[in-house]
Order: sequence, then C-alpha cells, then structure tokens
Amino acid sequence: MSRIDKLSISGVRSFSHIERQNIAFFTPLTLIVGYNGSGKTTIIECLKYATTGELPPNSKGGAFIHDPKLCSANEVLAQVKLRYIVPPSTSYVTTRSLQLTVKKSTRSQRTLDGTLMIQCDGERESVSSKEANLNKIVSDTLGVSPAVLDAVIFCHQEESLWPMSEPAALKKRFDEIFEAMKYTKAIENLKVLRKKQGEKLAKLKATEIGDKQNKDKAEKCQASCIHLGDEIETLRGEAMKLHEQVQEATKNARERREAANSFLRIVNDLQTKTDELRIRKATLEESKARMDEELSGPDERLQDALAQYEERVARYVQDIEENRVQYKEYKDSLDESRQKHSEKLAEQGRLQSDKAKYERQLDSRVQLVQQAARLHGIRGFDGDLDDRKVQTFYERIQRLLVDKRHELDRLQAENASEMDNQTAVITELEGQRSRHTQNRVFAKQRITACERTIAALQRDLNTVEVDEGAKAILESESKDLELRLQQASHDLRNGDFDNKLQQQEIHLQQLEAESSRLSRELVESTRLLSDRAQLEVRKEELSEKNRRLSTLQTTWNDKLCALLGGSWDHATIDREFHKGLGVKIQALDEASRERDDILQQLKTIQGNLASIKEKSKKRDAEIARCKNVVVTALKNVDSEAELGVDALPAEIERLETDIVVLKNDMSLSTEMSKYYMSCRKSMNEKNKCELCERPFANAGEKSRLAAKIKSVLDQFGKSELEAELKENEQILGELRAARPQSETYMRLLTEKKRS
Ligand SMILES: Nc1ncnc2c1ncn2[C@@H]1O[C@H](COP(=O)(O)OP(=O)(O)OP(=O)(O)O)[C@@H](O)[C@H]1O
Repeated sequence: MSRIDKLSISGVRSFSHIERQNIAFFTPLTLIVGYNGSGKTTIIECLKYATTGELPPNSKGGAFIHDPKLCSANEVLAQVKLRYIVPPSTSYVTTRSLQLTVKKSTRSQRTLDGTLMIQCDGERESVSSKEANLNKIVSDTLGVSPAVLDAVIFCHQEESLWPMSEPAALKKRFDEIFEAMKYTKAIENLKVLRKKQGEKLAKLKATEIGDKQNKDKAEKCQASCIHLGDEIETLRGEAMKLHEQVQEATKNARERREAANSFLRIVNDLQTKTDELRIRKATLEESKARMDEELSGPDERLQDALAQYEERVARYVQDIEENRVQYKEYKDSLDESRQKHSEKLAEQGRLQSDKAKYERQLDSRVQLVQQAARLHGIRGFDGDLDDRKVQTFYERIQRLLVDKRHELDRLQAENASEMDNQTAVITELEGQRSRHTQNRVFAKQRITACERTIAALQRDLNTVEVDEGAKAILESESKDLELRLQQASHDLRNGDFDNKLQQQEIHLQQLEAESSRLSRELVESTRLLSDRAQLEVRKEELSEKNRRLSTLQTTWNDKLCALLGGSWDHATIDREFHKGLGVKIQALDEASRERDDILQQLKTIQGNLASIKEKSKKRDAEIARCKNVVVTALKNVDSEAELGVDALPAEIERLETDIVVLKNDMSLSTEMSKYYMSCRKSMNEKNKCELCERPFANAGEKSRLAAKIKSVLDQFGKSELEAELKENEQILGELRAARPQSETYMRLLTEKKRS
C-alpha cells in the first residue's frame, strides 16, 4: 500500500510564497494540531490538490493562493510538492504550481504545468504533463481513485457533510466512490444489448419459423430428389442392361445378316449356276437339234461343220476360261468390297457414336455455362453458345472467382479485426471487474483499519485528561461520530452491496450466458440463412428446370406425341420414350436390313447387269462377226445387192435349185449331144435321118442336117455349164460355211430382242 511521505507548501493561503514549509507524515498516524486559523485545513487542501488537482471550494479568484496584497507583490507563485512512496521502493514527487497576478482592478489565476518525478532503485525519471494526465497518473500510482481521495481521504471540511445529503446526490457520490458508474453503464449497455438481442431474437424466431417450413419443404424436396435419383439410377441400370441386350441383339443380327448374305450369295451363285445350266441345257438341246439337223442334212454340211468344230470348241473353251478368270476376279473383288463395306459400316457406327457423345458433351457444357451465367447474373449467355463465347465466359468466371477470393480475404480480415476488438473489450471489462473487486477488498480493509484506528483513538481519548466541558463536547462529537459511523455501517450493511454485487455478477454471468446463447443462435441462424439461400437457389434451379421442361415440351410435344402415339405424361415419358424408341430402333433395324437386302440385290443385279452387258457386248461382237462372215459370203453371190443375213437360207436354196437345174441341164445336154451324135453317126453311116428314118434326097439336105447338128452340138457345149456349176457350187459351199454364223447371228439376235 502506498503512503504519503512529505508535503512542501509555499504561497498557499497563509503559507508564505517566500519560505517553503515542509510537513512530514509518519506511520501509522500523523496528527495535525493547531490553533484555529493556523493552517490545518490548508494542509489537507494542499494534500488534496497535490493528489487530485482539485482546488478547494470557494477558491475562485485566487483565494487558494497567498494574497499578493499581504506581501505587497503583484504576482505570487503558489507551489505544492508531495512525495509519496509506493512499495517496495518507488518514490513519486508531484509538483503543482499556481500563479496569481494582481493588477489594478483584476486578479488572474493561472495553473502552471505540473511535474511528476519518479525515483526507483536510484533511477530518476521526470514526467511533465498536462493536469488531467498527471491527476490520472498520481491516482493510479497511489492506487486510490480520485473520488475516494476527494470525498473520503482528503474530504474538505466544508464538504464533509455529503453523507447527509439527499439520496440522489448520495447515490451519485457512492457510485463515484465505488466506481459503480462503469457497472451501471455496463448494465445499461447490457440492457440495451439485451433489448436489441431480444428484437433480433424475435426476428430470428420469425425467420426460424419460415426457415423451418422451408427446411421441411427442402427435406421433402431432398427426399424426393434422392428418390428420383434412385429411380434414375435404377432406370439407368435397366437402360444399360437394355443397351447391352440391344448391342448383343445387334451383334447377333449383324452375324445373322452376314450369314444370310453369305447364304444369299450362295443362293445367287446357285441361281446363276442354275441359269447357266439351263442356258447350257438349252444350248445343248439346240446343239443337239442342230446336230440332228446337221446330221440329217447333206454330207457337205456335216463336213463343213466338222471342219469348223475344232475351231468353235477351241473358241468356246477360251471363252469359258476367260469367263472363269473374270468370275474369280469379280468374286474376289466382291468379297473385298463386302469386307470393306462391313468395316466402313462399323466405322460409321463408331463415328456416329462419337459424334453423338461429343454433341451431348457440347450440350452439357452449354447448359452448365447457362446455369452458371444465371446463377451469377452474367448476361449475354442465354442463347446458343459457340466456342468463342464459352471461352469468354470461362475468362469472366475466372475474374469473378479472383474478385470473390479477394472479397473473402477482406471479410475474413475484417472479422478477425472485429473479433480482436471484441476480445480486447472483453479483456478490458474483465480487468475492470477484477480491479473493482480489488478496490472493494481494499475498501473493506481500510474500513477495518479505520475502525481499529477509531477504537485506538477512543482508548487514547479516554486516557487524555481534558476539562469536562471540552470532554463533554468531544464525547458528544465522538458519539455523534459513532452514531454517524454506525449509521454508515448500518447503511453499508443494509445496502447489501455484497449481495447486490454478487447479484450483478450473477446477472452479468447470465447476460454472458445469454450472449453466448444468442451467439450460438446467431450462428445457427446464419446456417439457417445459408440453408435458406441454398434452398432459394434450388428453387430457382427447379423453376428453371420447369421452364426448360415446358420449353422442351412445347418444342418436342408434336414429335413425342407422334413417337408415343398420343398424349404423354412426365412420370411415364421416360419409359414410354424408351419403349417408342425401341419400336423405332426395331423399325430402323428392319429398314436397315431391308436396305441391306436391297443393296445386296442391287449389287447382284448390278453384277448380273455387268455380266449381261459383258455378254451382250460379246454377243454384239459375235453378231457383228457372224454378220460380217455371212455378208461377205453373200457378197460373193451378188456384189451389187445389199443382202442381209436373213437372205442366206434363200440364197442357199436358190443356189441349190440353180445347181440342180444346171445339173439337169448338163445331163440333158449330154443326152442331147449323145442323140445328135447318133444322128450325125446315122447320117454319116446310113445317110438317113435318125428320127424319121428317111434317106436324104440330096446332098444339100444332108449338109443342112450336118450344119444343124453341128450348131445344136455347139449349143449344147458342156464347158460353160460346168464352169457355172462349179462356180455355183463354190459359192454354195461358202454360203453353207457361213450358215452356222448365220444361225448364231439369228439366235443371238433373237436373244437380244428377247432380252
Ligand atoms: N488568501 C489568503 N492569504 C493569506 N492568508 C489567508 C488567505 N486565505 C486564508 N488565509 C488565512 O489562512 C488561515 C486559514 O487557516 P485554516 O483555515 O487552514 O486554519 P485552521 O487551522 O484550519 O482553522 P480552524 O481550526 O478554525 O479550522 C486563516 O488565518 C486565514 O486568515
């Protein structure tokens, strides 16, 4: 505990400003005794002024300072020095100065800067400060509040009746002494805080009700979402299974189709072979018929046919070999083309799958961008989005993210700063509370010490011999003081300050508990608000999805109705859609199969057509060759006439007729020649006419007959007929040699016309 050691006064009231007066204070007690007006009160006033800086009452106009008139001076400097010791060994010396200047009609008082010198362990430190700071430092270092110094320890005698003052002033004074104002302010602040927190709590409760309802709805929505998610997962699993089954079925169908195609090829080959067989049979039949015809015909024709047989057979063999090689090439080419076609189909399917997947990813990206744009209020990303727009959006989102991170850092820093401030306030409040508790303990100790001192004084007083009058006065004063002390003790007990303090502490603890509870509720409310915000976001997403669903419904309703064969419902759309899709896929598969079959048939037909074209080309070439041969042969008959191939049989027939006629003419000529030779022989030998058997009447008749026979024999000359017959037979031979070509020509021409 600190104690006052020494007081030095100069220039205060009756104390001279020239000579300094020192008063030493002793432990445990220093009594100041003196005549009236000797300056005891002035010493207390100086102690009070030195410790609190407070001037005594009614000291305006320089009444506290030694009157300059008394020392015939215009200016007096008053100075009070106080030394006090703070255990263990720190010594403080406070010096305060006042100056009073007297002029003709005015007196002016001026307070000079006070100083405080601190001496501790041989070290000295001087502090020159303003009065307010100095008052606080002295009060703090003494460990006694200014109110206690002012009203209790250095209470001026003129103010010593403050315990008798009215209750409001008394309460105020006690509040100042016990520094209850801070607690009162704290309580008032707590009341205000409680009121605000109550209002906040009411609002939060109202919000909580709404949030609870929203939470229930959100839980229902969440349960519904989970249920729908499970259903979607189940349906997805079923869809995956169906997809696998579809793939398996597609694979089987492809294998079956390939098998069917191979069977179809075999059937086509068989058909081709059957046709070939039929053609060959027909050709054989025709050949047989022709052979029969040939065999039934004249030997020359057979000879001709035999002569040409080897050549024809060799040509046919060559044709067969060429056709076989070509057939093999076509077959290899067909197999290779089929394999390429299968590979291309597989690649097409894979590429279509990749394309669909890529398009789905693009759609998903666009939807994500649109959702994010709506969520963050970024305009310009509602419609179709290309790669450039998506890149722009990504850059904007990155910038937004950076801004939000900065904002979060700033808010965290602000929160940390606010928390530090609040912690400092709480620490300061707790420090104040502990100081006040300590002060209360000190006050109790001082009261006890004072009581002991009073008791000792009372004992000393009892031993002091005084006159009866003074004793009676002192006793009455003593009684009066005792009564006042009892009254004060009674008031102190009745005041029940301990209980009140305890109640205030309990109340403070309750308020702290209430504050922590409100903080928890605030955290809970913040969480609920966050949930509510999330719920709002979910609601917004739900409404957005509903809007998109209605848009999709508007856009695809007709197609879906067409696909599903009537109206549809959201709940069953997925199942019905997959069902309808399955039907469409089946129809598509069938159509694909039909298309493949048709393509196969088309290829077969194209192959047949190519074969037919080739055959037709060869046939045309054969027709042209046969025609050329026949026409060349016919040119020998008549080089001028433009005879067609169909004229060959008639020409042959005509030539055969001509040859028969020529042969008849030749035999007739031979017989006629024989007859006219016999006639000439009869004329020459028998001299008569062979026909009429009459002899010639004269030589003239004989010579005329000889001339006539000679002319007739000349007329029936065989050489021309033989030459003509030979020529006709040669031409006939050539024409007959051209007959197979003619028949081939006619046959091929008929086939061509038929096809
Ligand atoms: N401004 C002043 N200049 C000079 N002397 C003054 C001034 N003011 C008061 N005094 C004197 O100072 C003395 C005051 O003394 P103070 O009241 O301290 O005496 P006291 O011992 O307390 O008297 P009491 O026993 O009657 O209370 C008086 O004698 C008074 O005349």
